[in-house]
Amino acid sequence: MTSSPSDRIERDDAFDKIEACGNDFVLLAHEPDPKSVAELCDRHHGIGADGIMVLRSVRPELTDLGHLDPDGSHSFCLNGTRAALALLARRGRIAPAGRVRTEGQEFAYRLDPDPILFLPVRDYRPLNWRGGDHLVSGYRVEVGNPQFVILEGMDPNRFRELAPRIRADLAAFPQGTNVTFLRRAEAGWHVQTFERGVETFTKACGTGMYAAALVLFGERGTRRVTFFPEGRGTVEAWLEGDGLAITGSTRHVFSGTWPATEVVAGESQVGEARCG
Ligand SMILES: N[C@@H](CCC[C@H](N)C(=O)O)C(=O)O
Repeated sequence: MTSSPSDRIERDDAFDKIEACGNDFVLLAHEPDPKSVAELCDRHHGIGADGIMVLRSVRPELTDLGHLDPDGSHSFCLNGTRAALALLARRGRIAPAGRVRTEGQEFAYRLDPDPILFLPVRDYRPLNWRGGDHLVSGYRVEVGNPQFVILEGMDPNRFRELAPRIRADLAAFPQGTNVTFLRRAEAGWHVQTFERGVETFTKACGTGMYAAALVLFGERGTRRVTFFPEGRGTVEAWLEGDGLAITGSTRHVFSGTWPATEVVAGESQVGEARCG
């Protein structure tokens, strides 16, 4: 649970690549230079990720994590938090239960063995978004970042067309918004999110599913839901006590150093990676 010099992410140039249902992150042990964030996230010229997770400190009573979107803004991220905690657990760095703080939010977790996060139940309100001839009925939810959740009743192609416009409508959403669409699946809900800060559809969005679960619990009267995001794996959310619990698939993809420390055939490399 205390820092170990042998841990990969303790090196200044070391990173881990982690993902949760295809929402992927570069995990660093230090705050990145703001100028390097976009490049780190770039899928052609960098490591490639939907965001950066920063391991600020690991103490027995509290794990402190940061998150940056590719545009350099700090925002609250649940998939990155789950994936980072899963890797720290695998390395024996965190207790089986504890608290995590990230970007202004603080809540409890438990390892079972995957991290389960315990979050507050938050209010949502219906909102009709209008753009030109389009009217979209959804729900506005503030979960630590802004969310607009559309519960069925929309053609998926129309969602893909309108989500970027909804995200960019600062008159309706002064901080911008993440836009999530829910469609029935056989054993749960298909979920797709256009993410603020990434400015595209990601394979999954944890805070989008948190907001979606709040809407489903309120509107459909259920207490438990399974989400099937675009990426591989599933996410489960349920009501527990007076809060909401959420857990799901995560993976450590690889470790590496960035920028590369080695020179091969006289040319410096962008990065060096190893799996495991
Ligand atoms: N991928 C995240 C959400 C990250 C924050 C979002 N892009 C925003 O700017 O609000 C998640 O899994 O929660």
